[in-house]
Amino acid sequence: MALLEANGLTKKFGGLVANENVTIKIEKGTIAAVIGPNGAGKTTFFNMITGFYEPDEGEILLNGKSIKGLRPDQIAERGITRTFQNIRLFKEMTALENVMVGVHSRLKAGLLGILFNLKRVQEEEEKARVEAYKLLEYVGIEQIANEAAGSLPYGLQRRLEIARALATNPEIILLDEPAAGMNPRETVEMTEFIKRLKSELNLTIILIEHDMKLVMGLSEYIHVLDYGRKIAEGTPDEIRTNKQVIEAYLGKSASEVS
Ligand SMILES: Nc1ncnc2c1ncn2[C@@H]1O[C@H](COP(=O)(O)OP(=O)(O)OP(=O)(O)O)[C@@H](O)[C@H]1O
Repeated sequence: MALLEANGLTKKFGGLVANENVTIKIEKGTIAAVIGPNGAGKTTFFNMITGFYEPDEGEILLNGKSIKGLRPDQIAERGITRTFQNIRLFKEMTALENVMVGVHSRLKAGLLGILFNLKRVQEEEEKARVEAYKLLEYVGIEQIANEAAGSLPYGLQRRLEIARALATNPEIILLDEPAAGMNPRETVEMTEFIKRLKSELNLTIILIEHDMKLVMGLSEYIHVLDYGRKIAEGTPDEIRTNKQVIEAYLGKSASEVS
């Protein structure tokens, strides 16, 4: 049984079919990519898996159990977390505080406890602080722990977002364009870092990425969307030479000419 199964997912926005009957299976412990031209439906797919959109049709199974219709926080509790194409950090808060938010989401005290400043809450706060700092160390940005998230360079913000996602102790992490806006050196570092997430933390990783060098070098399996439909899946070598994929990226005339 696959760890995550999306079966026949369809999502429409008015007359626009953003995902049409998309079936994608993800095996545990793998790095998979979802690729496709702009507007192909990749982020919509992520939004359905993580509970930000409810599919119009289809089913989503995690370890064989349906997670369709759950809220994003409930899905995070079950072990699926994500980062966003447009980074979503609390920009005024420090890097450390941003990660603490992630840690708190799985600790018990809750908002009421925080408001009434109970002793247990203070202990929990300290625990969250220590854990958050360790996560910053893990992603290699502990030196900016006390800087406002919004003031950080792009590459560091992306790492910070991953640290916050890791704070929920996930089994699966969905990375929406993790190397967007990065220079070549940062992209190589991000590639190595994603490999570490798999090998050291035993995570299953699904990424959306336009940087083909990163996709081909990192993914074990690739799913290709075009106009909301899945047009291909396979290993990087299979995808690289797939005629339909080449056409989707270059346009029909390009492959007809070659
Ligand atoms: N909330 C929404 N309301 C209306 N249309 C939407 C919404 N979200 C996505 N769409 C549309 O659905 C289609 C798929 O968008 P989506 O963002 O999933 O594509 P994508 O493959 O992630 O694109 P990109 O690579 O450019 O980020 C697009 O035509 C987009 O405009």
